[in-house]
Amino acid sequence: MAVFTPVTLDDVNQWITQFPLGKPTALKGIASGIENSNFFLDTEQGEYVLTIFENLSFEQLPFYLQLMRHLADRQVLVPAPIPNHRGELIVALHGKPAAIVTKLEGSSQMAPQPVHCAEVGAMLARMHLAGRDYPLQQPNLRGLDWWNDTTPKVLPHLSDSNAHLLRAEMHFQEAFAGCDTYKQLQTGPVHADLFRNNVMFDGERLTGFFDFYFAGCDTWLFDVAVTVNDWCIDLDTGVLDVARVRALLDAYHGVRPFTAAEQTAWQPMLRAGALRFWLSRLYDYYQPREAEMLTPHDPTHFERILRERIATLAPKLF
Ligand SMILES: Nc1ncnc2c1ncn2[C@@H]1O[C@H](COP(=O)(O)OP(=O)(O)OP(=O)(O)O)[C@@H](O)[C@H]1O
Ligand SMILES: N[C@@H](CCO)C(=O)O
Repeated sequence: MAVFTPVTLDDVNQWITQFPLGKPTALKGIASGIENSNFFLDTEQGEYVLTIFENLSFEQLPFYLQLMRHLADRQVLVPAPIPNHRGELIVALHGKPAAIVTKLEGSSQMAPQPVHCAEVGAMLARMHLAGRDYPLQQPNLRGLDWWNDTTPKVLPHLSDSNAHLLRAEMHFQEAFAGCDTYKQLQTGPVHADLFRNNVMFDGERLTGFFDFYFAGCDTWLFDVAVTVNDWCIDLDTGVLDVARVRALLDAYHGVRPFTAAEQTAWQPMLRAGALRFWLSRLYDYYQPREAEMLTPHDPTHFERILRERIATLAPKLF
């Protein structure tokens, strides 16, 4: 529920003349989302989304916006960034970087069935393949280095049991990232935050992935693990739902076959995906930022998922 930087229709009236979008007719803050300030923006030309970036810099943003452009040009279903008359995708508004992208139709499918998981798996594989020739490089800014930076900031807030879990898992992930199998994993641009609320459906038809602002260059398998940990679980327990896992993985494998190294790395990678979001939710919970409307997500949700991925073998990749 975040609008960190309020914007009014008057604010954009003049600002938007640099874009080929005609006059703005409506602007409405979007409550959902916790990282940026998002607004539905209607103009004479159509419906768009205006995002003001609260944490990412002008230097970091071209990777994300140009990746969306690159993917949209290769028929991967993502919002298309709108360039201004000077061809710029990122323009200052209220002193912060801002962008306008096309609005995806439909809505998020928060109770997915296997059919939805299959759509996501196939599109995710197509997205990975389409990103192979993307020329810009930027690491996953919420990868292992960020986990190492963040762990000491949240440890003091944890129970003895959770502090032990966090220290032990960080040790495990450091060793995993250094092993030969990990080094054989396929890498490229990944979304890295492909939760149910970052995908649009119209019924059973997937209309697009969005919110690429945690994307980076990382292992494709990390992306699959993050996605499975949100789309294919029982929300109360974190236990994997085999039918949805099979639907997503088989659809992905049918587009881009998984490798033997990925098969070996699958369980540790599911743990990595759970750790990453447990850490970011702990960080947001204990070091909250000012916002007009911000409801941080529950860290316990990913503590449960991490414990479950440690305790229970997941269905194989293929
Ligand atoms: N291109 C788009 N088309 C349609 N709706 C969009 C689009 N981009 C954002 N939205 C709407 O805005 C909401 C917030 O967007 P987004 O998820 O990018 O924000 P965020 O702050 O990065 O949130 P979080 O990282 O917590 O998912 C989405 O849940 C969706 O309802
Ligand atoms: N998708 C993240 C929030 C944005 O990164 C979460 O649910 O913790």
